[in-house]
Amino acid sequence: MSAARKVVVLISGSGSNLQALIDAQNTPALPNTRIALVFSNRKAAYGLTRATQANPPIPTSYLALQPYLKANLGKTRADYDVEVARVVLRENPDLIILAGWMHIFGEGFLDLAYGLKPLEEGEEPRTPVSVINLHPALPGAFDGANAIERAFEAFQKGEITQTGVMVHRVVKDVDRGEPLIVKEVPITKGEPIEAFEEKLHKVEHEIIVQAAARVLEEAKPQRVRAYL
Ligand SMILES: Nc1nc2c(c(=O)[nH]1)N[C@@H](CN(C=O)c1ccc(C(=O)N[C@@H](CCC(=O)O)C(=O)O)cc1)CN2
Ligand SMILES: NCC(=O)N[C@@H]1O[C@H](COP(=O)([O-])[O-])[C@@H](O)[C@H]1O
Repeated sequence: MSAARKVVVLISGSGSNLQALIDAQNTPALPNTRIALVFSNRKAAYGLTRATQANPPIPTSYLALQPYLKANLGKTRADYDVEVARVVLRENPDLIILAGWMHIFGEGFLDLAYGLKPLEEGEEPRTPVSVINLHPALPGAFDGANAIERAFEAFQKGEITQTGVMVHRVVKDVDRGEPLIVKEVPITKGEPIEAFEEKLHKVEHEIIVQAAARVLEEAKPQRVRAYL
């Protein structure tokens, strides 16, 4: 059997979608695949605990943005993105998954991940690595943060009739990358948001594994002209 495909997962919170990926490793849903690193921008993210408690344990790393900027090193948000890319790409992943990663990436990360710039001066640009994101809304509906709450409120107000979740490729324009898997999630008038969220997260846990398996089966992208 060929070497296991390596995935790096980026999180900021509870990590229930990370847990779905952990549980799917080396099963028919996600064969011959291992999570090589879980990276967070929040030290307290419970997903880091999930990784540490996995069997076998999954290496973790974190780098918070604010302390990085405040360290009086003259660092910028772009420098942060480059540093995150360095840590992540050092694993030579076949796929990078944003699973509740609550930081908007600039070109600092994306240029490196997509092989448009070399990691080190004088290096050859790397083979592009696919980057995908899980978003709890339908394409073009509720881009950005707090999408679940916004969609739920819009439905209760009669402004929308449906909502759902998707996994999409990551481009600079937030949540506007090519949708890979899109699933509607039923929502009913008057239902508590907690009940709706439970349904939604169950669908997320399925599509994030399906999307990872699908992208890992794609031929490796040789070169990308642009991801914008
Ligand atoms: N360049 C891209 N970066 C990211 C994408 C993307 O499609 N392109 N997806 C997001 C994930 N995401 C929605 O799916 C998302 C996450 C966070 C935010 C946001 O407003 N973040 C704030 C900070 C919020 C916080 O720290 O709680 C920010 O970065 O200023 C919007 C959308 C991941 N990155
Ligand atoms: N814009 C990105 C976004 O809102 N992502 C959302 O964060 C949650 C993470 O849950 P988890 O930490 O339990 O996996 C998920 O609902 C995911 O769709």
